[in-house]
Amino acid sequence: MSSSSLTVQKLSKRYGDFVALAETDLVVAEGEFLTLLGPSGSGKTTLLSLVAGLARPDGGAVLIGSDDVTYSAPHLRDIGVVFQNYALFPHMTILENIAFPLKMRKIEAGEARRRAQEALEMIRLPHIAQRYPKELSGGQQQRVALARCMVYRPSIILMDEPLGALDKKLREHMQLEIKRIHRELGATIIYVTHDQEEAMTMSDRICLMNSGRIEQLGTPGDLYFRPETLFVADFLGESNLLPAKVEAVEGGEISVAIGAKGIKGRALADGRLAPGAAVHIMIRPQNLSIAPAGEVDGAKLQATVTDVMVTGSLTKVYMKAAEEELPDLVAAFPTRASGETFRMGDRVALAWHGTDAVAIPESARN
Ligand SMILES: Nc1ncnc2c1ncn2[C@@H]1O[C@H](COP(=O)(O)OP(=O)(O)OP(=O)(O)O)[C@@H](O)[C@H]1O
Repeated sequence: MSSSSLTVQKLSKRYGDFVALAETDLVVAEGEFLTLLGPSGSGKTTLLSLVAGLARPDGGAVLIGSDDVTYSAPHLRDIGVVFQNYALFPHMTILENIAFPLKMRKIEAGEARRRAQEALEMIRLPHIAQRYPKELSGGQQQRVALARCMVYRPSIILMDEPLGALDKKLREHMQLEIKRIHRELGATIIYVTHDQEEAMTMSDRICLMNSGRIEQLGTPGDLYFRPETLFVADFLGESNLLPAKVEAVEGGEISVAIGAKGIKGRALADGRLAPGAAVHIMIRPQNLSIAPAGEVDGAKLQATVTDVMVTGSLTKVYMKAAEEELPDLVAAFPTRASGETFRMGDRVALAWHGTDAVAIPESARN
């Protein structure tokens, strides 16, 4: 296995009786950008700390390439860490801060300065070398923290909510910077965030965690359009989740009967499903077409508009289904230049293509 891949084998961590991380297996490829996403307390930081060597596991192993580093000291792991609280040394200049890890590694002073200056150029702040941390903005400090981590070229970089303290605009700018640096360094990055959009835009793969275990691991598209459990469907973005029964499996699609009335619908087939299986049909808001009642060919659901939200580029329409037992619904479409939209109380009809609906087996409920 190549030198900067990361392998986690049956890794686990308990605090007393509490399982913070259940036995977990994970392989992160060399140069991959993997994001750990999940609700608060789901075990993201615990997993990162075990990989960094900041906590001891109760069982399992951590390998970098083929080296077992499970019980190695953090500074012997060839891993760089960037946390939300950047903690630069206040009494050192920016250049000294960045050169510090090199000094610790006994790199000659002139060479350390040269490499620190190079790292400052990489974060595009070459002119601040002689300033002190308190003379920098939050975003600049965060970039320096990144430079300090990159300067010794670790093959794996762990980032725990590195942009959590920044405002939205700066965060988006830093997301691009981190992606650029990732491309230039070719390092393997494991990134923790609460922010779904950040996870979706930055990652090669997302590892969605729930209660100390991996709920689903895949590309952003896999998780968004092919959730394997209701938890994943619900956690990532908005969705319509309709309880249904599989009636027939035909080629690449299934036909289903939705709700107590058994309204007919279609969805993509899933190898796990057979006729009679209880499922939820997931349809993303932008895949649900909406029109005034009676105007949609092949309409499947009837509903009443309860709220309309125009979010600039998208108009979102929230609805109550005519069938009482079905959950509330949401459809989204590009906002029309004419301003034409739906109003509260409008009766509407909804339809979707079978290829835009995914069936999630009831047995995959969490
Ligand atoms: N030192 C500790 N002692 C006891 N329990 C702990 C300790 N560290 C973490 N935990 C518990 O382990 C669980 C997982 O924590 P962890 O920090 O890994 O979650 P997280 O997914 O990173 O959450 P967040 O998104 O809020 O940072 C939490 O319930 C937390 O309370």
